[in-house]
Amino acid sequence: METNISVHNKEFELFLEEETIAKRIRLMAIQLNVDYENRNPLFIGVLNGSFLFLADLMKEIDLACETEFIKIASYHGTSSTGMVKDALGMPQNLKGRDIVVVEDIIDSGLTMKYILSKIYEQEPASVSVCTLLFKPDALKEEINELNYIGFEIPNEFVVGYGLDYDGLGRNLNQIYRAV
Ligand SMILES: O=P(O)(O)OC[C@H]1O[C@H](OP(=O)(O)OP(=O)(O)O)[C@H](O)[C@@H]1O
Ligand SMILES: Nc1nc2[nH]cnc2c(=O)[nH]1
Repeated sequence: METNISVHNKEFELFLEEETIAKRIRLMAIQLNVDYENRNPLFIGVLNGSFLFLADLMKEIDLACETEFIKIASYHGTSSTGMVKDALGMPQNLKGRDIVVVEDIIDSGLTMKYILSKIYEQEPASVSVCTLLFKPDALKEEINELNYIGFEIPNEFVVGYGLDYDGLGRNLNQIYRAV
């Protein structure tokens, strides 16, 4: 098994092995299966990074449930609006639903804060956040909905298992950290 790799000529070392990730996902799914029994939850995956995590998580979910994906676009607005975000593909039928937002990583938390604000506009019954990775030391705003965390990790750049370094590395089966 390769423990050191380079992506775009930057060096990374093995951080979370494939089996470690798989085991943790199985446990997260068991918890979700218990918590959402008979609630027909709607899982919303945040593209691009969550695609492998959501796929592997869903294989362990044995509930009646639905799955959608959104993508967050960021672009420069006018000088008064600064950076503008948009939640592309947000389902419009969230009223009264139990929502689980699925992310690969929560770093500053600002992306998730924006997603939650858009979801609450539709008056869902409940909202939880499920993230594979969480960097508590990087968090800028508290996220009360953060009920399912795979791994709390140090404030270091990671790549693999859906996470990219400048476009590359999403297809790695394991998670690596910058050295
Ligand atoms: O907590 P934050 O500091 O806001 O960072 C977390 C966000 O950053 C990553 O997405 P990215 O914008 O890199 O897009 P990607 O999922 O397409 O890689 C990740 O998937 C989260 O959405
Ligand atoms: N690939 C990658 N994307 C991120 N987005 C926010 N934090 C990270 C990180 O550590 N790695």
